[in-house]
Amino acid sequence: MIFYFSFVLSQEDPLQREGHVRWGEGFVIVYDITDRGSFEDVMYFKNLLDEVKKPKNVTFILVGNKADLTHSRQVSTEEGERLAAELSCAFYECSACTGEGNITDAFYELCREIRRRKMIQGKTRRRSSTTHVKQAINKMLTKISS
Ligand SMILES: Nc1nc2c(ncn2[C@@H]2O[C@H](COP(=O)(O)OP(=O)(O)OP(=O)(O)O)[C@@H](O)[C@H]2O)c(=O)[nH]1
Repeated sequence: MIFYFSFVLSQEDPLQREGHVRWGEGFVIVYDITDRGSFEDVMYFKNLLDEVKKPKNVTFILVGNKADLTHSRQVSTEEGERLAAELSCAFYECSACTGEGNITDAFYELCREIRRRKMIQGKTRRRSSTTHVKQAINKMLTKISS
């Protein structure tokens, strides 16, 4: 399940908002390249994600929208790239209006990342349950032999 932050934040009820964050598997944090305030809000959204989810399990990408409005740009591409590097996430600039920038790629990347993380988590979980079973068997054998 993928959520856009603009949608999540428009929920007035904080509990409902938290619910969306809790169940979401992937997130798209979108700012407007013509609105520096929205860029500054990115950290707020990231912190909200970290609060509700375990920081290591948060999968998200950063998107600068309205890339067609170059004349009113307030946030440079380099600033977006730098922030994404800091947050260790993929970065895209696009325009919902003209379709410029590859938003399809952004979604594919997000889905790939969700799958990658799930596989890693699955392996860890499997390994830990195997260890559990091994320990239980060892305990039983020790009891039987004593
Ligand atoms: N030029 C341009 N306009 C856009 C783009 N994306 C959205 N808009 C326009 O921005 C306005 C607001 O869009 P909404 O989808 O309501 O977005 P919002 O979350 O309310 O965001 P803002 O009002 O922009 O803070 C609408 O008039 C959209 O058509 C884009 O990529 N390029």
